[in-house]
Amino acid sequence: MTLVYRLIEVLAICAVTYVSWRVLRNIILKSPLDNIPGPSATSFWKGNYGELFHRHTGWDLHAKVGQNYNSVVKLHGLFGDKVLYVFDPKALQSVIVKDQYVYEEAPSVISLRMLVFGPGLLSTLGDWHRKQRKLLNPVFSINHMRHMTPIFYRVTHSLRDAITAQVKGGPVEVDILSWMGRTALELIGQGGLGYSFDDLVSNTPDEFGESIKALVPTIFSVSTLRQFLPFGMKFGTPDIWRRILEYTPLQSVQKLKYITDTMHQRSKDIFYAKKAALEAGEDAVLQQVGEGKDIMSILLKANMTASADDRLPESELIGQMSTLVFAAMDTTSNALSHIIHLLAEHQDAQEKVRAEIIEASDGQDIPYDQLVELPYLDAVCRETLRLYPPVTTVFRRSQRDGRHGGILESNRNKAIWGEDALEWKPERWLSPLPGTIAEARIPGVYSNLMTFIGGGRSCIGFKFSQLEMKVVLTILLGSFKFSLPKQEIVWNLAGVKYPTVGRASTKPSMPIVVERIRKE
Ligand code: HEM
Repeated sequence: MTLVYRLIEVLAICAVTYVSWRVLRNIILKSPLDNIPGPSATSFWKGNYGELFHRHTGWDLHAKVGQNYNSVVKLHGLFGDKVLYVFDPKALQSVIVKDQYVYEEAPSVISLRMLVFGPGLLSTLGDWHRKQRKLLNPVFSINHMRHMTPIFYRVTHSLRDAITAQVKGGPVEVDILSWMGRTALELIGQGGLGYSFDDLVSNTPDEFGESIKALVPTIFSVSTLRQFLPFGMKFGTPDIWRRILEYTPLQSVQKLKYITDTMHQRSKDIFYAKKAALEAGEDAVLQQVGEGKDIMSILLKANMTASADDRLPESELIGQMSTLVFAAMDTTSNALSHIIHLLAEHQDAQEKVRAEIIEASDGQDIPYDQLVELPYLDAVCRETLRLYPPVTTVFRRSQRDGRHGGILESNRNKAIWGEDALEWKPERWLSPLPGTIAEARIPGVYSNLMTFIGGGRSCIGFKFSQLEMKVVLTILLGSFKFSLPKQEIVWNLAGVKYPTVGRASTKPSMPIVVERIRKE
């Protein structure tokens, strides 16, 4: 124990020295960002970050930056750091596509992800990351998504049955956020890993699922310590660091260790069961939850047939598992919740999309190719992802200065999208878009939007999430009518934005009045 206390003492001294050096450096040295306009700092220590990362005021700062400045703006970071906030298409093109290897994720972020997820896509950089993407990109192809559609429908039918049981006595408030969260977890479970986390009937929590859900708040509680990770990981082996962690008398560190161990162990169990089934042959594969059509089964097969140069070691395949579940869960469930919230607010749009779905479905599940082409459903999804992207900013770092890629302000830029850019108007997608959009050459992978960013680190799962949203919406809108509750729903800014009832509450939740419209 004395050794651990000494170590904590050394770390504290390092922290004070590091902060002092950073403040002095920022006062003495000139920065190329000095002459770029931007809002003044509201705190010496926190710069604009107190406001930018606040769940309520953050929206105002984004709007201020979007409306009062050009699309390259200087912000003040921690301890006098200068940070560039960009939403200019050319600057975004440079940061996330052309010079993406100059502007990488911060070392503290990458080191923590490596500890938590292992060597998956979110934790690797440069050539290592590029090699993983080369094998993984084809796994998310349209063809694979098409074969996965029945899995999505099966899970969503269970969701419909569960909500039906809740509303069979008449219209009631249902926490849609909670149901979207459970559904997103189960869909990435079955579609991504070929594993069932939640049958959407019983309320028995799954250890793996619970660990993933607890991850973000637990990481938040070790924010200060994680600044030292890149430094610490340069010295000593992972085994030594593990021993140190075991004896660290901090509850948050122990919780993070438990979560990480659980995710890793469960990922390994699922992986080896999958590998054994593949080796045993087709019958054994068909017995598995995803029947061999899930992302990990396809990835395993692709890896077996890849050339020796392209093949990934098992540790990197296992590292993708909790990475995928983590990246897929809150993003898609929050996007879906926001769509339902907007449709409850705009009853005319809800009726229009329902009429389109009922006509196409004819009482059956709509096949993939027809589903992705439904124009109004598609317009509703696109417009919500444009105006209300679940992730509002991405952060990149060059040698000295940070860069925030402003997803939100690029999607809402009036110079590109027109004077009505701040309005939710699905109809804009039904006629040709203004020429300014094509001229701007926005470097996003999806529909001139930055919602899934672009370049080599763009969202690999965006087609998966599109399919998920459309399947869930068709089944739910075909069976239920959604209306606003009496209480106000407020969207809070965070790594992934989330709704609460009113401004004071911090508990993520979104009650919506649900009424059954069709007997199944
Ligand atoms: C509406 C839903 C989603 C949104 C808005 C979204 C958005 C994003 C964004 C903005 C990034 C870049 C993050 C950064 O570089 O800092 C990203 C990366 C990623 N997303 Fe998504 N995502 C969504 C759904 C999904 C789904 C369903 C999956 C998996 C099936 C997924 C898997 C990933 C992965 C693995 C990465 C890291 C890619 C890399 O670094 O190579 N996402 N996503």
